[in-house]
Formats: sequence, structure tokens, C-alpha cells
Amino acid sequence: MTEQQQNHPVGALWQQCLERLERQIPLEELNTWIRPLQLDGNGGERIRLTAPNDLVRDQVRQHYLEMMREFFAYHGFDREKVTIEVGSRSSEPRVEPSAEQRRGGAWGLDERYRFENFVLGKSNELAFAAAKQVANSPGTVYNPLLLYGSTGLGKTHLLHAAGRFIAEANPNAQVMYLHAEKFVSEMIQALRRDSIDAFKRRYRSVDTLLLDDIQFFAGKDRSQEEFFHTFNALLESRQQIILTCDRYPKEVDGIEARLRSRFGWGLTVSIEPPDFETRVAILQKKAAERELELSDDVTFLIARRMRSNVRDLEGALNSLIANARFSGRTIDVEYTQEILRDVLAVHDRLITIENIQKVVADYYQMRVADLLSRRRSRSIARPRQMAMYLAKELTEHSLPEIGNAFGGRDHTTVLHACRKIESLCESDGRLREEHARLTRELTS
Ligand SMILES: Nc1ncnc2c1ncn2[C@@H]1O[C@H](COP(=O)(O)OP(=O)(O)OP(=O)(O)O)[C@@H](O)[C@H]1O
Repeated sequence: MTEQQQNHPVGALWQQCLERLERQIPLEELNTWIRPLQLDGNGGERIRLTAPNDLVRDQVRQHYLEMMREFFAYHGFDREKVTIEVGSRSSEPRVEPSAEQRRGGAWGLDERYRFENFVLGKSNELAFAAAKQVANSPGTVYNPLLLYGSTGLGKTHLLHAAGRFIAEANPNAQVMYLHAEKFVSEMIQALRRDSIDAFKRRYRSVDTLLLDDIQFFAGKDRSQEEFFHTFNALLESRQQIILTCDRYPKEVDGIEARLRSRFGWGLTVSIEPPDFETRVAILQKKAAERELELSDDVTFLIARRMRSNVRDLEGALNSLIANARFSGRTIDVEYTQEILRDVLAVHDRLITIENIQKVVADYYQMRVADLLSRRRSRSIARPRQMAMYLAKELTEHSLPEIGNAFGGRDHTTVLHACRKIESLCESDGRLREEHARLTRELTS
């Protein structure tokens, strides 16, 4: 062991490494990928990190391991001896439940939402993996787990699926699902009836609390205060909390700083709008559940035109099936276009190139005119490339049409922009985050 290594207990070095990474990568990425890692303290000259699952391990290897190796190499470790593998967190002993808690049960869970009928894609695989892992060992891996993303993307589905899994695996567990709005209204009633102590006892006695749409707490100070205490009590006794929010919790105005910071203690994961392949898979799965086989033409038509939201996708499919059954017609492309004409038109209108240009210009605090101009400085060219890429991803326009809309540029310029942003999204965490935020803003 070198002298430098001896001077630094590995745990302290790991802390320093985290602080360093905090300055290098966006906080959201740090919380999602780096904080869940655990350091194996008995590694001698080795730095062994354990990741909670394959996904985290692969992301870390691909994007962050080199930064960590650089840091540890500076402190005298052999770069190659800094490794990451999948392993489980050592868990502290759990506080034994009281006699009352031992009577298990599930409240508010919806039978329809299960892990088995959740369709996986790039946009939701991390949220799925995290929910599954928490459900496998509640109270130990990530607490709280917070899933966020815009409406209709499957957050509630995963919340129920995790709850159901926990309840079935542990018949003694008390699992409770509720919407934040209900928490607020029950608290108000309890205050009115002078039964706030019973209210507190009820929520603090569950093993797993699943709370949906916490953005609803915004501006409701008394409810936040109450929830804050419930939250602390549950965390202290290692009961599991899973939350959902319609945006990154730090972006919700009107939520107290101390509560926001608690939300970030465990793992915060986003769900993005599904990509084309996932939309197709969802449609096929939902059709199969109704014992119907959709032709590829019809599936592709709906998946191509409805991009933002699984709830809408499901709604469109339901309406198509109901109409076809009622009228006795076969579902082909023509019939689909006829039945879904209005819905598809709304979706087409929603995301236009103009709209993308405006949102991108606002985001980078520049003028739309700059995006369309001939100026080539990096500060303008990169947002322009991002806007072109989003136009390709989110609209039906061809490359020449997009080029045209960006000040009469050639289609090869658009193609180059798309390739550039795609490859940067692989290598540059900040740009990846910008892309995710813009997509969220445009599709929610
Ligand atoms: N990946 C998926 N596979 C199968 N069904 C899905 C998937 N994602 C969403 N759904 C379905 O889409 C519908 C809407 O999902 P859900 O209610 O979970 O959305 P949400 O993100 O909680 O939205 P909101 O924020 O509006 O509550 C549900 O019927 C759900 O089962």
C-alpha cells in the first residue's frame, strides 16, 4: 500500500470522490447512478464498488468509472483495481413490527397494475428495475424511492405493482396506497374532528406507504408539516416509502426545502415518454389482453402519431376496439384513421417544429431568430442541433422539411445535427439531461 493510500481511509476518500463528482455531473445523475453505489471497505489495495443492479453497474461503467479511476489514481491506487460489480447492500437490522403491525393487509391497491403487465423500454427500464428491487427488499435498498415524469407514463402503475408484490410476498406486511390529495383531505378531516393522533398513528403504522402525486402538497404547509413527520417516522423504523411526482421534485414550487431534501435521500428516477418500439409493444400487449391481434399497419400508425403518453395510447386503442365491436367492422388502417381522426389531429398539432424552436430557444435563453440564423458559434449551433434533433424525433417531418424550417438548410445538415446530438447524448451527461428535460417539456 502506498503512503498516500495509508493516509486516507477508503471511506473518507469515497466521500471526497462523491464531492468531486458532484461538481462534475448533474445532481440528478449523481443521485440516480452514483449514490446507490456502496463501497466495499475491506478491499485492501482495491476499491470495490457494488451496484444494486446490472443497469446501474453498466451506466457507471460506461459513463462514470473513468472519472472515479482518475480520482483514485491521483490518490495512489492502481486504476485497474477500481472495479464495480453487482451486489447487495448490507442491511442494518430492521425494527421489529409491533403486534398491531403484524396483521398484514393492503389498502387502496389496484389489481390491474402489476409488474408482469408493465411493458419495458428504454424510457422506463430504470424506474421498473428500481421499483422491482425495492419490492424485493422493502426498507433496505432505496428509501424513499421517488418516481417522476409527466402524466400517463406508468408511475402509478409501478407504485401499485410494487405494493402488490410486497403484500403478496409478505402476508404480514401492511401496505397502503393513497393519493397525496387524499392524505391532505383526511388530515383536514382529522383536524376538524380532533382525531389527528389517530390519523398519525394510522399512517405511521404501515410497513410500506405508497404516495401518489406528491406535487399536490405544493403550497399546503400544514399537510407538508404532517407528512414530514410521518416521513421521518417511517424512515427511522426502516419502513418503505415510494412516491411519485409529475416533475423533478426540486422543480415543484411551494414545497418546503427540508421536505424536498428528504425526497432526495433515497433514489429519484425519471420515467420518460416511451420511444416508438415501446409504444408498439404496449399497443400489442394491450390488444392481446383484449384478445385481439392488431395488424402491424394499424399498430405502427397509432404508435407513430401518438407519442407522448401511454394513457392516451391506451385510450385510443380502447375507443378503436369499442367502435369496431359495436359496428362489426374490421380494424384496418382506413377504419383506424376514421375513428381516431380527431385524436390523431390533436396529437399532430401538439408538437410542431415552431413549437420546438420556441421551447428550445426559451430553454437556452436565446431568440428563435438565432436558431434560424447563419451564425455558427457553439453557443448557438448546439441548441440549433438539439432543436433539429427534437424535430426529427418528435414530429413526422422529413429531413428536408426540417432543414427548410431552420432557415432553409440542407437535409444533410439536419442529418449531421441528429447524429451529433445522438452521440453526445451517449457521452455527455449534461447534454443528455438537457435532452430529457426538453422532451419532457414538449411532450407533457
Ligand atoms: N410501460 C407500460 N406498460 C403497460 N401499461 C402502461 C405502461 N405505462 C403506462 N401504462 C398504462 O398507462 C395508463 C396510465 O399510467 P399511470 O396511471 O401509471 O400513469 P402516471 O404516470 O401515474 O400518470 P399521472 O401522473 O397522470 O397519474 C395506465 O393504465 C397504465 O397501466
